[in-house]
Amino acid sequence: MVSIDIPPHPWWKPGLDLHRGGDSYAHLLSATRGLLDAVAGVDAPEAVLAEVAGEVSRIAGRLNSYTTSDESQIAGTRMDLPGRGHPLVVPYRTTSWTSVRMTAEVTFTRIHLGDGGAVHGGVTALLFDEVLGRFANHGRQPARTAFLHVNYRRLVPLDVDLDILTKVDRAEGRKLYITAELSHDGTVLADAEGLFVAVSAQ
Ligand SMILES: CCCCCCCCCCCC(=O)SCCNC(=O)CCNC(=O)[C@H](O)C(C)(C)COP(=O)(O)OP(=O)(O)OC[C@H]1O[C@@H](n2cnc3c(N)ncnc32)[C@H](O)[C@@H]1OP(=O)(O)O
Repeated sequence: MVSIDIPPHPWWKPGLDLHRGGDSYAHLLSATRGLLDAVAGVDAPEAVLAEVAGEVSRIAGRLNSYTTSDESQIAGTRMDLPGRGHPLVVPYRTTSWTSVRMTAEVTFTRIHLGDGGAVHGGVTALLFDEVLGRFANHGRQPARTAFLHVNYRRLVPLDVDLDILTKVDRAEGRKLYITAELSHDGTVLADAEGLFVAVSAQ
């Protein structure tokens, strides 16, 4: 994993431990992503599915007894893990960061499949909102997505390492326009433009 210096998010409380859960949380997240891929691709006998469903429910119940407030949860704050360590976020890996340019890598897996062997378009939009939104926030005033325009240029494949390039296009007062490209071997598969409007810190 590449270690880079990313500025703090403006809503983070001072002293927030960004390594809560340690390696154990990283393993839990990785295992959970593996489970989602397995469920997305499964065609097993009903008896097997029933048995696994029981096991998964038991495990969820065990974790539910430790549910905390959204300010205290680990998910989304582990910047050292793919996708900020959040199980819903596509597991991209940030590889470089300046105030105007960010690069990252991403590999989509079975859970992200839409149809025809390609990534679901909503998942691509989720990736762009996350990557642009994260870039719009860290080291700047807090900002929210006002719009996100996605161009789907080519089918996006699974199980292939893809590149993400994100840049600040322009700033106009509270408005920050950011663009991003998702590409494979230099071919742009999808690109996006987002408007992020700065708001007061909460
Ligand atoms: C641990 C944590 C890690 C954190 C890491 C985080 C990474 C993930 C981040 C994900 C980011 C998100 O998904 S955020 C969630 C999705 N977004 C939302 O829910 C936002 C909901 N909408 C809003 O809250 C609001 O509409 C705002 C904040 C966007 C804007 O409201 P406002 O502040 O009152 O501003 P307003 O006066 O309306 O507009 C200001 C200027 O922007 C323009 N403007 C506003 N909306 C638009 C628009 N859709 N299209 C064009 N222009 C627009 C206006 O014309 C105006 O231009 P002018 O007259 O000044 O020229």
